[in-house]
Amino acid sequence: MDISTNAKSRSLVLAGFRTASTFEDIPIINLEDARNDDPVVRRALADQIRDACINVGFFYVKNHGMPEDTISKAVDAAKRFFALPQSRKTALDIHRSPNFKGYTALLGENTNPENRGDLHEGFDIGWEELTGTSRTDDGLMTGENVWPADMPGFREAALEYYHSAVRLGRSLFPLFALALDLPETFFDDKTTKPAAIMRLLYYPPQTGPVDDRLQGIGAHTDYECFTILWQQDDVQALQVLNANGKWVNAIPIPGTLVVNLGDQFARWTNAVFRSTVHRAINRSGVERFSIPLFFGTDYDVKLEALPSCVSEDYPPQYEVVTAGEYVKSRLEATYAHSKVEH
Ligand SMILES: O=C(O)CCC(=O)C(=O)O
Ligand SMILES: [Fe+2]
Repeated sequence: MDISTNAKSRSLVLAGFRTASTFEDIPIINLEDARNDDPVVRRALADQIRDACINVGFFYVKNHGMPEDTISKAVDAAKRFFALPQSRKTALDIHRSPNFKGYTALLGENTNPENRGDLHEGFDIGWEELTGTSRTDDGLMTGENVWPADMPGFREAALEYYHSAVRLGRSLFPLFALALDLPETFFDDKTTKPAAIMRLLYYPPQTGPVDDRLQGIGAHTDYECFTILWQQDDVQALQVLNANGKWVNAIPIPGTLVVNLGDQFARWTNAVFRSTVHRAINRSGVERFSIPLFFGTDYDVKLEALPSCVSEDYPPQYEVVTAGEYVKSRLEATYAHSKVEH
């Protein structure tokens, strides 16, 4: 279906909507102008973002404002954590947490139900002030972070990255709003206590015969509005699926981060913004690390199709649920296969 010719639709967003997304490249967007005083300049940037969101669902950002030092300290922390003896990591197992905080063992997660488990280890954290405690008022998703003992500087490095990525994420929401023909402030009251989950990820190199059911992370879409992903410069692993069924490599580009849309945005936008299927396979022969931060709206906010993404001929495609119900149900499904009683 291509509804771009729908005469009844006056929405600029719907006017650009194509369902056959046969991209071969992932665009690079320069965020230098994100806070430019001139609304015309911000509008031009939002137009580029709209194009990427409608046609690809993925883009790189450069001049994103996250300090290199913050990134490298978090990557070092991840390397130290995953090198710990297995028993120290297992002590923080994510299944012990009421709300998905802590360590995921190799094969502990299965993002694609057709697969045998994902060949990565992970460590998940949510919002926590550097000098305070975790937030405890998230209803459905409430849960304290868990931290490894005797790892000086680990918590600080992880939280510094978390807050820096959340700042970047907050600066993207006004651009997404503009891209959707909404006031720049539209998401402000929906992102008052950022529902952001950060993961440190470790992918061991995969050797031996190719097993399509055993991948670093199986084919999936992300659950929140968007993901900000740091990926290791020298290892190609991330791939993005286009409408021709071709896996397009999201090659690591030094100095950039990857931004990809998740299913919350697909729901807000009635699938006009694309939550594109992706996977990661590390056959490079060396270890790979990555750090996604998944940024959604507050957990009590309802995911409802925006007026600019609905027309008489294109009614809402999804039932309305809250962001918290939605993320929790997706996380439960992801971890169900490795659940054991603790
Ligand atoms: O590690 C990567 O490059 C991708 C990770 C990912 O897709 C995810 O955690 O949802
Ligand atoms: Fe993902």
